[in-house]
Amino acid sequence: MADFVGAVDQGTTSTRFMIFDHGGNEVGRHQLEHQQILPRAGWVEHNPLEIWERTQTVIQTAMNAQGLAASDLAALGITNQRETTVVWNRRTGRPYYNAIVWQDTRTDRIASALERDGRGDVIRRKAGLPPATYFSGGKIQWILENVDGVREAAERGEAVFGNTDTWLLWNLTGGTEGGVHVTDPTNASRTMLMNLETLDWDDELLSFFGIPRAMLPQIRPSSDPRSYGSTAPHGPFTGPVPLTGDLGDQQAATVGQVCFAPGEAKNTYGTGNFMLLNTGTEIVRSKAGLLTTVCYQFGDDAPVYALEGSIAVTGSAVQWLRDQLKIISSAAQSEILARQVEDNGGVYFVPAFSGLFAPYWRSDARGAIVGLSRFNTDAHIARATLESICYQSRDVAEAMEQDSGVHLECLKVDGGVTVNDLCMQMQADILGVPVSRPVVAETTALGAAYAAGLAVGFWKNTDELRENWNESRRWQPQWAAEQRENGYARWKKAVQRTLDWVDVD
Ligand SMILES: Nc1ncnc2c1ncn2[C@@H]1O[C@H](COP(=O)(O)OP(=O)(O)O)[C@@H](O)[C@H]1O
Ligand SMILES: O=P(O)(O)OC[C@H](O)CO
Repeated sequence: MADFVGAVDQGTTSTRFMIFDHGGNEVGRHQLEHQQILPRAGWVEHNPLEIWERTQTVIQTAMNAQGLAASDLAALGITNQRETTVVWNRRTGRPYYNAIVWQDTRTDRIASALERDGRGDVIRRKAGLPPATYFSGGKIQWILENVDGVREAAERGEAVFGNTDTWLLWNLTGGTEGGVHVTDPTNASRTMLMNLETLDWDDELLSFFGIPRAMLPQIRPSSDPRSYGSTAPHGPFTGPVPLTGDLGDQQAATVGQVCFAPGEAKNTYGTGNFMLLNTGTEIVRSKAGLLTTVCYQFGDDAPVYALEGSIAVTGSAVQWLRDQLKIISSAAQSEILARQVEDNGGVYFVPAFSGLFAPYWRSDARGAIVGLSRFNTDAHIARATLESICYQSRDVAEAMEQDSGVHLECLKVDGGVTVNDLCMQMQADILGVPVSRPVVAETTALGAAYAAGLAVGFWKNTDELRENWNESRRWQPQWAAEQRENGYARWKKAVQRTLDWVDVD
């Protein structure tokens, strides 16, 4: 058998290709950013053709740099930014519109209208999601209603929908020359269109958005030798590579962190934060503002579910300090600046730039910095920004405990922000539990590689994957309980100040 497994990680800001060996060690990688298209306030788009072009380049560059051929890869997995919506013509291969990104809020009226006549409760019960701009259903509806000719083409089965996994799988397997139109249940569970129990598209949910079934991909297991076919000859590979794994990026990180047992959780700190708790084969319906989502489905095994706390703005608040406020010149400087003061000086920052996601789901919220006095400096603002990442994570951890009864003994972390030592110490202090980061920090790509490799027997089972996980760093809580609870009470007060700020009706 070939010695390596490859994984494409198609993220919000960049696309990377990574190659792993049997020990889960990184052997090679290449990464390229793509353009963030911001046509109006609240709108965020990507160019799907640019994403496909960058995907081919990162694959070819990483493979060439290591001197590897297609035959050196036992399998290829895909992982992707979830919810981001592409609609294209399967005859010409041309997208009808730019990809509408998960952060885009143009569908706020569609989302709030769903709450009016009980449809919101049906979506919660069947899809496990609250109606929100975040998910794909409203984005597809917007394209059907606003782009000429799409509805007719969709009814003919010519205009098709996919998240970026589906778009790349279709292109990698031949595109207009017979590409497969498929996705997996982790991605499908982010659309508001899939029934969590049947793992199939649900006609009642489709009717809420006026979406013809013909435009939707087939839902296949996340890890399966039969699911996605092989790469086509005209693509970035010199020969066929079996495509055997597909997972949404946060579920992939959960797999990469080997959270295979019910009660195991991870928190990924990137543009936003996403905490997932494995709930096993049980569908736990949230009463506390979390999402119920599919964690993975491996082959013919029963699907495994998760509770998820999605936070829209965490690392991107640090980018805001850098690009808009210009009080730091790099993300890493946020730590240096915040270390200039001993505490937040009474300042709390709630970065509700696109409303608040979990556990609040308030699209009428907007960001606020509160508690300011003349004594405060930019260092307090930097400190409050890092604390906001940790307080938002505490909000979702509390909701998880409420919904599942699971009290975390330790939080496994990964993602770009976790290089910030101060922020991780704050997280341990604010949560009151140890925080642990693994040696292989690229857990998202690793999880996609694991899904693909399990399907072809490159790895025998999940026990073998557990052996690959090693801790690189652990932070222990240092705050006294009183300090922790006083800080959290202030944070909750600050959150209240951001609500009911914009009129979404
Ligand atoms: N040293 C740091 N301190 C705080 N935030 C950081 C640091 N380094 C990177 N970040 C943040 O991490 C995010 C990028 O992380 P990454 O995991 O690559 O995100 P994504 O996959 O969402 O693109 C950026 O928002 C950036 O501001
Ligand atoms: O691409 P990321 O890492 O910002 O992840 C985006 C999430 O999948 C959105 O739900």
